[in-house]
Order: sequence, then structure tokens, then C-alpha cells
Amino acid sequence: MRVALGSDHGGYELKEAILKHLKTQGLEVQDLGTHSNDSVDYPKYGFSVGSAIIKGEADLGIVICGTGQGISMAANKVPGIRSAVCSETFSARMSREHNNANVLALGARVIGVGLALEIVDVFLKAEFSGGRHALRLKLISDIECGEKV
Ligand SMILES: O=C(CO)[C@H](O)[C@H](O)COP(=O)(O)O
Repeated sequence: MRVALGSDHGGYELKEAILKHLKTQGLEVQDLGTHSNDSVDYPKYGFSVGSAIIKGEADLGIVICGTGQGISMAANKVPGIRSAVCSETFSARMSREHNNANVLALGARVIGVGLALEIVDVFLKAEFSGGRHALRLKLISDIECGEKV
């Protein structure tokens, strides 16, 4: 599995911990920045991760900022991206099983590293259930195309 990672300065240290964690699991990880604690603008990193997935360069993405909210909003503006902010493992699993989320968003100022790594593991392991959920995702996609649902 190929995973794209991105964060702003608020998420930089957690991104580094996740990068190390995923590499020890033998996953192919693309680090799209940021690369220091210097202040940057999170939309750029949400866009980079979302674009990598849509271009087929990564299977799933993980984005991190202070709260996870802003970078998730930015990633969700890339058509085809379904980014879910998760602060516990249940939502992380359901975001894959029911919503086929392709990006996990974390708030480095919200949760600690230990919980974040557990959430990452659950998210990457879970699989989309399909069935009735696929129809609902089609409706989300219709909204994205400007259709009324
Ligand atoms: O959480 C975030 C966006 O949702 C950002 O990380 C946060 O807004 C950055 O704040 P500051 O510039 O004060 O470090």
C-alpha cells in the first residue's frame, strides 16, 4: 500500500512519528511536507496529498494540522477526495467501512502520538464494505458534479 503524508507546522512532529511508524511496517510512504516547524499554510499540504491520490500516486493519504480540520477541509476540495477527521479508532474504522474515506485527518494539538498511531493502523487496515454504502458515495459524487440529490 502507498500512503501520502502531509502536514502543516502544527502537525509536523506527528507527521514525522507517523512516517517512522509506517516505514517500520514496510509501507511505501510519500512525504509531501512540510519539513520543519516553520509556519506554513495547511491548504497547500491538503491539496498535495489529495492530488497525489487522485493522480494515482498513492492509495491513501494522511493529513495533519493542529486540529485536523483545516487541512481536511482543503483535501476535501479536491474532487474525489473523502477526508475524515478522526480522534478515536471507531470513527477511523467506520470512515473506511462506510464512507470509503481515502484520507485520514488528524489533529496534532488534539490527540497524543500513541492514540494517533493506533488510529492510523485501524484506518489503513479497514476496508470499504460496499453494498448500500456505495450508493451513498455515488450521491456524494453527484453533489460534487453539481447535481441535486
Ligand atoms: O489547525 C490548524 C488548521 O485547522 C492549523 O494547524 C492552525 O490553525 C495553525 O495555527 P497557528 O498558525 O497559530 O500555528
